[in-house]
Amino acid sequence: MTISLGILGAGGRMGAALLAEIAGMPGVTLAGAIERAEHAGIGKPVGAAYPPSLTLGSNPGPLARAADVLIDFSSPAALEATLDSACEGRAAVVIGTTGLQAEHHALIDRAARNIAVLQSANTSLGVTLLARLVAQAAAALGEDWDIEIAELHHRYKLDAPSGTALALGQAAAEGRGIDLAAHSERGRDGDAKREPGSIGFASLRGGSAAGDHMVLFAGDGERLELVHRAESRIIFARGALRAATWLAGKPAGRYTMDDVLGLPAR
Ligand SMILES: NC(=O)C1=CN([C@@H]2O[C@H](COP(=O)(O)OP(=O)(O)OC[C@H]3O[C@@H](n4cnc5c(N)ncnc54)[C@H](OP(=O)(O)O)[C@@H]3O)[C@@H](O)[C@H]2O)C=CC1
Ligand SMILES: O=C(O)C1=N[C@H](C(=O)O)C[C@H](O)C1
Repeated sequence: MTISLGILGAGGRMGAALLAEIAGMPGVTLAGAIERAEHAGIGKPVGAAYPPSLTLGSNPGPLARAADVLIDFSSPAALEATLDSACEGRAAVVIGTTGLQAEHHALIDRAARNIAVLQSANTSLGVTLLARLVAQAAAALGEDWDIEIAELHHRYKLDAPSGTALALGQAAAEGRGIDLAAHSERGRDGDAKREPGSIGFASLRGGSAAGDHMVLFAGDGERLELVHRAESRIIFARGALRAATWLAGKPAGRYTMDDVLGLPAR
């Protein structure tokens, strides 16, 4: 069976990585690719690896009707229209976009009553495993071990902390049995003594870094550092494509990368 894919945010960095990967991938075909209506590439061919008739569009409605699975690496502002189109067109959706707020997660939960949706702030296999290790370490180490999460990304990244850093914070909070929102310390500056039991976040931005994450467990006299470094975006693209092929044909519901990898619930 061939699975047809629709790419949202196709003109971006992840869009380019996905289009490059799909071109040589067996078992999948490109149904279409879209961008913001104002994008300079609208109406032009998607890429040299595809037929010239396959041009960049801007309307998620027809794309959702043509594709089995939509893959979204665009912007939180686009999410509502994407999910509405997916529900109407009966397409499953992989959401990699970060910077999502509570209202976006509510939209995802609502759509997941009708279609299969997988949302992941980091589709790499390494980070999926890292989150489990973080939860385990947070559960095993006592509350006198301070937890700090640092991330490094390229100079163009829009959101901070990264979606991955927040997901790793969530894994640490779950492991420790605390509420992340009530225990987060973000963007320290000036009079900012560490609150005992908090989870701290620090964001670095610069150059072309594809995305590094470190979770530091700092105890008295020893430190444990769990680190993931992305060497290129291809790992996110491959993970998202693995997720998309896994998601095709699944019943309505909200899924995670853990489900794709067949990992038991944390
Ligand atoms: N889950 C994961 O593993 C990963 C997640 N990400 C996340 O994916 C997102 C995209 O990252 P990246 O590719 O680096 O960012 P880019 O800015 O390079 O690409 C995003 C693209 O989406 C476009 N876009 C904006 N609004 C819409 C819309 N309404 N419909 C269609 N396209 C739209 C943007 O257009 P314009 O520039 O004109 O606004 C841009 O071309 C970010 O949120 C990032 O954090 C990134 C890597 C891995
Ligand atoms: O914007 C990026 O580049 C990345 N974003 C994701 C995030 O916010 O965690 C994943 C990855 O780190 C790259």
